[in-house]
Amino acid sequence: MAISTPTSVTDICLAAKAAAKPLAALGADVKDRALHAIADALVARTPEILEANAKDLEAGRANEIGDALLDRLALDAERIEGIAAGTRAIAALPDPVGETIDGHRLPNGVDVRRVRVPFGVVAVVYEARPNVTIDAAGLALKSGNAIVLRGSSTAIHSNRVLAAIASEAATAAGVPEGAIQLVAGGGREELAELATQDGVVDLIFPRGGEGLKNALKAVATVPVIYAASGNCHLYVDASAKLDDAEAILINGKTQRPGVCNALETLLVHADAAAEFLPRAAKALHAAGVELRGDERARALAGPGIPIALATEEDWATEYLALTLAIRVVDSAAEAIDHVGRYGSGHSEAIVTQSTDAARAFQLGVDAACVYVNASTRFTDGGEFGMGAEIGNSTQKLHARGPIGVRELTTFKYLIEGTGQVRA
Ligand SMILES: NC(=O)C1=CN([C@@H]2O[C@H](COP(=O)(O)OP(=O)(O)OC[C@H]3O[C@@H](n4cnc5c(N)ncnc54)[C@H](OP(=O)(O)O)[C@@H]3O)[C@@H](O)[C@H]2O)C=CC1
Ligand SMILES: N[C@@H](CCC(=O)OP(=O)(O)O)C(=O)O
Repeated sequence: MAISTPTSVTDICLAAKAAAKPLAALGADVKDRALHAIADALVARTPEILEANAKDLEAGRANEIGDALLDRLALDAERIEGIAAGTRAIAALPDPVGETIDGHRLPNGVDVRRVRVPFGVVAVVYEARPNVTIDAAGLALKSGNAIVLRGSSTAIHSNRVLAAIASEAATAAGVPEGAIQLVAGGGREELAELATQDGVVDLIFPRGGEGLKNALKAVATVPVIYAASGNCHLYVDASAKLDDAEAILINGKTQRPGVCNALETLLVHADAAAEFLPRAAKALHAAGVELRGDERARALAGPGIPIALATEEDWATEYLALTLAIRVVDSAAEAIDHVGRYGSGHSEAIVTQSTDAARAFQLGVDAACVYVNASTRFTDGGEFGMGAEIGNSTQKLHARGPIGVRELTTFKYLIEGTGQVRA
């Protein structure tokens, strides 16, 4: 593969394209053996991975990228074991390639079946999170796609070693050489080069913030599936169990505040606010969360907890930090309207005991994942039982929410007759 030899983005994509056809034809046994070989190699080569990761961390510290980003970037033996376990979990999934989605027999006796097939070459552009290198390569391999990886330059040393390990282990297990490619070492112009490989790259997944999304919108000529920002809401309905609401709120906001499925705004029904807001504000404050609220939320939260006045900008902001906006609403319909106006189509939740309110929220909210009485933090391929994820699609076409092996396939109609012709 093209990791050690400096070469152009086009050459890298062409090498992936050359591997795509034989890869699509591989049996599940070879692909699963390769995934286990990657997992074993990751564990065996842990010192090498950690050495490369230390270089990225040192550069990150020198560039003052901040503790949250350093934590996202950092690997240790336990995290590498976790990545290897994820790869084995992908191996354990059924092979999506060749799966019959549906089928029927025409009145003239012709059989029509819709069968899953790989896209060919997929590209992923992603944040400074080294595990994505292996998660994406593993999902692509299982779904019979060649992959071109373009991780953040902040993780370049880690990604180089991880992609090399995956490629070497997969090739040794019988996967066509070139199936796992890494674009690294250049600047952001690599995005435009990748996104304009018409006829070579079949699909590109940008996994990152709105800046990445807008940059890609301006240039992409290959099909794109956006795994973009999450401005996620929790609505606490009038009939909510307040213990559940508090647990879901604290989990959604504080478990990992920098991720796309973390909560950014709390909406509370006026009938629950007087009881819920003081305890919620206290718990959030104790967890180090800075609060912004509308006038009613500030008045009802009680004394002693500072809550700044929320502005229009707060409702629209994905903080990715220990900050939360709070608004009091008079009905589930008003909560749904707020989510419709400010949400980014990622993950939204209601806590309620009312089946009517739950149904109204699930029908009325237009997002990839709509939760009743559970945390938005579950929006994750691993948590959904999909082994891992390329990212969470925030668009509606082809894939929505976690992108796993099935979402990495398209389909073909396979038609079988016995000599029929059209009249
Ligand atoms: N929906 C989902 O599945 C996920 C969404 N996210 C979202 O991502 C955001 C956080 O990620 P963040 O750290 O900001 O990552 P960025 O969006 O800054 O970066 C992600 C990747 O895109 C590249 N990139 C960013 N901007 C541009 C540009 N203008 N032109 C070309 N390439 C670009 C980066 O390159 P480089 O770093 O080398 O400059 C990096 O490889 C949040 O909004 C979060 O919600 C995060 C993970 C999953
Ligand atoms: N789906 C993943 C989060 C993905 C994500 O947002 O990643 P990042 O922004 O790099 O921290 C999870 O729930 O852990």
